[in-house]
Amino acid sequence: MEKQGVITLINGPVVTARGMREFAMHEMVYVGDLRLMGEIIRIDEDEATIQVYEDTQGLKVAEPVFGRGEPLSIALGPGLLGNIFDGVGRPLGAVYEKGGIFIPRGIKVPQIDPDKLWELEPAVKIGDVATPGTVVATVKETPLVVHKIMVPPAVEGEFTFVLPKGTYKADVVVAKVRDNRGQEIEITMVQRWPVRVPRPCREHLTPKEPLITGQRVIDGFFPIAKGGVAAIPGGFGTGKTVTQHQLAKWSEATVVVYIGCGERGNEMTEVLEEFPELEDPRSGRPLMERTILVANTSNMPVAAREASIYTGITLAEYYRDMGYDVAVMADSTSRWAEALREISGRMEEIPAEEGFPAYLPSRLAEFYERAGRVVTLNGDMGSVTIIGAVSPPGGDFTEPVTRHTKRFVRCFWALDKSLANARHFPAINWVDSYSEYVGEVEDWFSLNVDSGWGALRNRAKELLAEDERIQQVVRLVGEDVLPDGERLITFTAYLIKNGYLQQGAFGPDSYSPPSKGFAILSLIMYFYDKALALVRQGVPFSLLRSGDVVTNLVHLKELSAEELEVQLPKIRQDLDTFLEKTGSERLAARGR
Ligand SMILES: Nc1ncnc2c1ncn2[C@@H]1O[C@H](COP(=O)(O)OP(=O)(O)OP(=O)(O)O)[C@@H](O)[C@H]1O
Repeated sequence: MEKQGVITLINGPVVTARGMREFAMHEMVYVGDLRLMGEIIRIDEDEATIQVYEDTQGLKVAEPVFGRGEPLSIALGPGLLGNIFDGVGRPLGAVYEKGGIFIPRGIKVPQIDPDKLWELEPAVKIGDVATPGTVVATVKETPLVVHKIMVPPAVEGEFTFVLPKGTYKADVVVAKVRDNRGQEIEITMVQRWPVRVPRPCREHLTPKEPLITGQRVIDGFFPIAKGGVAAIPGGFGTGKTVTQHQLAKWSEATVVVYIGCGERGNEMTEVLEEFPELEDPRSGRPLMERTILVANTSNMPVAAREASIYTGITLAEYYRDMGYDVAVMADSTSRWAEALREISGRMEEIPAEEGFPAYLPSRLAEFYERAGRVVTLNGDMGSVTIIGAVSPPGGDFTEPVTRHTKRFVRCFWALDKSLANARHFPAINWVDSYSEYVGEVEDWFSLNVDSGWGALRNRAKELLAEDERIQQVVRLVGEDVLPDGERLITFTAYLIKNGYLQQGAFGPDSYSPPSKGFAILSLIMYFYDKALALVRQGVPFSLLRSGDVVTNLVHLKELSAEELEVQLPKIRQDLDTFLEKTGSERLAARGR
């Protein structure tokens, strides 16, 4: 008989039930006559506390609670890409078809479309050894991604049956494995996985390769490695969402999982409307063919928001296990932390800083720790990179979510209100931001872009720091008193800020390959070195900055990478000619 408890208290999304002795911590349950989805989050002898993933209005004391015998889990198989799920993994398209525009409570829809047909290509034969992660067969999930049907983590043995090539539905038995106890285990295209448990891998590797994002300030100044973790904190309207979209569009990941977590409904609508329209820049195909959206807006039940990041990261790990590089964007982890706070408050737990539960840091750590570059169970290489947006109230980076996030991420792209107000986008502050991956990815840049990549980056950053110091003086006494050497620094810093770091998301400069960024920055620094030599010889800086070829350095970014490559020798030559001519005329005039 189905095990059953009874509701004794309802407090918003948190429900208490009795008669729960046989239930397990984190077990999924159906709550009430409507069979709402819930999860046990505390168990104390006979009494359990349940967070309910659906609206509890109308739920009554004394209604039953049924067990499902498994923790919060999702189905993993072909058909995930291009789909939009809610926080607990229900596909919103199928929910809409079955229940209409508002998600009806208690609705049950399969995560993986049971009727869709897939072209299956077997990859093993009878008698082959089956170990966790062995690729049994493949299906072309979308024109961009081959989906690998893998032996689930706990299964090991020998294949006794393999389905021949053909067109099948997802629930067909693709293969059978006889384990060492002689038991036969059926493998279908779908496997289930508990979302709060990280999927296993063979080995964690040091991240070494950058995840190219096409954003100069990131790739050039604060790079993230494949398998790395980054946070984008920023106050209201500083560009968190646009930056996340840019990363989803342009970053060199095979699969992107975008978790819209607790943002306002209209913002998520923008994502839902915009993403299906977007084109994958590399293939020209719809971006959705390599994207999964997890949408849990602020008007959807708060407990499902808490679950949404685990759903998202599990989806990402599953594609990592196929040997792909996966990027996870979570927007915003602050709204997720607020969900945690609300549930904790309703459970009457003792609050810590600003009402957040004391376990906020450990939950944040658990999430970010699921990133990484790994050797998968079948010996392939895959990675999950996590980029979490943080929205600190009032842009205050000392509040708990930002502060604790900072402990667990290695890249911090601090968005700056004053840069955003000045329409300098991306508004990533070059003084407060950092990347701890610079050392690890430098070899890659040296090999694939230019051996001078690291030195150039450091010099440009030093120059900006020097400019920062000079600006403080300027604020006190004005620009007029600056010696020419310092004027040259502030002018070069202006070129770096406006001609290199600034990059519009909505124009042709939206994606900038590392080679383009390197070319721009090296030309700017080339100008600086030449001009500095002349200034030291007494050539007035005002003459040096007057040439068109100098002022045009700020517009180099408007050229495409290919145009820039073609025009670079000519620009450099024009720059040389102008500087040499200006210098020699001036020095000759002084000598007369
Ligand atoms: N890289 C960019 N290029 C051009 N414009 C940008 C860029 N980044 C941000 N913007 C501008 O800033 C506006 C606000 O950005 P966005 O909505 O991403 O901010 P947000 O931090 O997510 O805001 P909220 O706090 O409301 O979630 C955008 O509508 C856009 O006009």
